Amino acid sequence: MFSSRFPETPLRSVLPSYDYIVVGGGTAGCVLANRLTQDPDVTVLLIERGGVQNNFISRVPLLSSHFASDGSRSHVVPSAPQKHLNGRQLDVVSGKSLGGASKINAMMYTRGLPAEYDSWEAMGNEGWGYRDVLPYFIKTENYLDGAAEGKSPWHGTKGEWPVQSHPRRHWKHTDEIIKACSSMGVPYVDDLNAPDAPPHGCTKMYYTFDKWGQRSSTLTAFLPSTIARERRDRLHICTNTVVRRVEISKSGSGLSAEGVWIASSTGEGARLVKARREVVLSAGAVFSPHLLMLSGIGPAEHLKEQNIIVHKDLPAVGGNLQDHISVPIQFRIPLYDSLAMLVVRPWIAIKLFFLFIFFGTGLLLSPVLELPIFLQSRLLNGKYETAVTGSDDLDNSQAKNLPDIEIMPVSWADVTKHRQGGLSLFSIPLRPTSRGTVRLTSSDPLDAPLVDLNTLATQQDRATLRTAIRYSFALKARMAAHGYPIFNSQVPEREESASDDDLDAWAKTEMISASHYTSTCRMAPEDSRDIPAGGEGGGIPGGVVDARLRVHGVKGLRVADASVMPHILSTHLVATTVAIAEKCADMVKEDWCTELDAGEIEKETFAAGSQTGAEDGRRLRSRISLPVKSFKAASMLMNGVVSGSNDL
Ligand SMILES: Cc1cc2nc3c(=O)[nH]c(=O)nc-3n(C[C@H](O)[C@H](O)[C@H](O)COP(=O)(O)OP(=O)(O)OC[C@H]3O[C@@H](n4cnc5c(N)ncnc54)[C@H](O)[C@@H]3O)c2cc1C
Repeated sequence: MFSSRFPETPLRSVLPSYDYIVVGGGTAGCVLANRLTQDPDVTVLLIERGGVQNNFISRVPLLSSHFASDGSRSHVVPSAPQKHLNGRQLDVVSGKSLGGASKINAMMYTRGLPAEYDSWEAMGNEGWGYRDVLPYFIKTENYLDGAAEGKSPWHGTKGEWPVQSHPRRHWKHTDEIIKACSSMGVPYVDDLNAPDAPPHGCTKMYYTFDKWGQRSSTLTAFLPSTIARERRDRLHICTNTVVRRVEISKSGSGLSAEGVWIASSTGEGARLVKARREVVLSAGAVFSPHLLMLSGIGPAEHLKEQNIIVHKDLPAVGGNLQDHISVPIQFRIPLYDSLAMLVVRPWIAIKLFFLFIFFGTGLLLSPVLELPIFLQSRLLNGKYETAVTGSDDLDNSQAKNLPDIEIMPVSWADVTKHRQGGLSLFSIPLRPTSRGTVRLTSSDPLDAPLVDLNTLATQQDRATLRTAIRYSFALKARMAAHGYPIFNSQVPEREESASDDDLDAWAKTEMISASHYTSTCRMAPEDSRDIPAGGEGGGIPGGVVDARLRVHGVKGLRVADASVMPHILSTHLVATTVAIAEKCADMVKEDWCTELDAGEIEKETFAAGSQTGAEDGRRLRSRISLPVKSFKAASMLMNGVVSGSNDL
């Protein structure tokens, strides 16, 4: 129903030019399309490789994520054979419809801790400290858990994106995990998005569920058909269309993005569409660098090998790829405390389906994960209990305290042949030092890029993963000691007494990607040297975009998606990706308002490095930058900013 009424612009009807072209209608792209067209005088073309997918199943929490879905909303590229995983290839999953990965992710809404963003700023990215990013989290959020009562001023209630915790915990094992964690010195955290949340704890989870408990993607939140229809004369949404490359021109004043070449997803009808102001790439951490390289922006040697004319030698394009990898340890638990009951007792699944359809209730509204555990490995003693040594160990404003391990308990394991229930504890190193690459396999835009995750390349990453797996065993042992019936199912050789080699061997065969790709167009000064070149980690020094998300040395071209994160977050990525898009839209508006005020519409005025936009940005930022402690004031001020920006 939604699909047929959603206004799409066929490829043949796309106009010769628009003010802005947004490439990729995914998580970030939908936000940008909304914000840029708040100005009634602006025209925007949003181009998405996939279609509009908003059927009933794509909104049911338990059935809509990539792992449970039919794959129609996912784009899967096999990784390069992984050197440190015996040559195994991992699935590299990203979004492939309007809403992108926010249509297939696990809907967990986690912002990350202050130290995360303060370290981005310390790396030379002015304006990206926590106090700068917090207002964007507040602006986009519609917090449904009671902020209206003024209890949580760091939450927003006027944004488009509904966020809430689940009204009740479904699984008994969740309560058992909380109990076991507590006895191991890992506290229960009620709001992991609070600015003072501890960096070590098992936490209640928040999700992007709407008020009916259904998935809210950035498509449904920021670009619902009502907005798309209302703005259809100035916002053209062109789906099932692939951007082949950005057209770069060279003039006296340097390089400039003129527009993009687009074609159908089979390559037919190729044509150039011009951008009067800017092109913004929001194609995700795999495809934004792919497009830059196809456009002649990237590591010169690699581009030459692919017979691509080099416009700008930018070595970090496609480099520094980071991901959260994940290794499941699987246990047997009682059938009725696990999703396995839906397979072993199919009539329960049928009953739940009818409960959902007729009453909008039941397990289908549940998330797959109820309670993640975030840990600082350095605080764990030999028994995997917490041993806080210094008074500042739990200070979340210090980068050294960011969690480096996450344990994700998922109420599923492959134990249905035993007609029992299963619980998997996914062990995840959160701050990997291994860095991979996205590279071209040809100059044909339809050929998939080669994605080398370079997983577990460093000794440090392997050691952190082992600690995470051992913590999972210790947690299971504690649950068993408390009387919960939990038994090993698919676990490493020699189980709890596994050696380092046993654990490494297990990781090599069982590891999957958590699909948290970042940093391939990282925000950093062009000559930044904060990442050491080469070495076992595989880092590539330098940045791709500046702190206003402009591609170094190319006018009229920005990147806004998960690829610009200077380094991967110690948490999940979607909330921050939306904040990045939101901040990008503000920076674009700031820059072009200045320009229009000055009566000029020449792109040249906004040369990369031009101070005009940056200064104006600083001025506006100082209006919305907030001391972290005055949350009440922050909230009130943000609400003002929200309504103000609606009037733009
Ligand atoms: C399976 C899965 C589960 C996840 N779970 C969580 C979670 O629970 N919580 C969380 O915080 N994070 C999660 N993440 C991560 C998070 O969702 C993503 O990092 C984030 O949504 C990425 O947003 P993006 O805008 O960078 O890219 P995307 O949302 O992937 O958008 C990119 C868009 O660009 C389009 N595109 C690409 N190339 C072209 C081209 N050449 N022409 C036109 N269009 C193009 C794509 O089709 C896509 O729609 C998950 C990710 C995945 C894949």
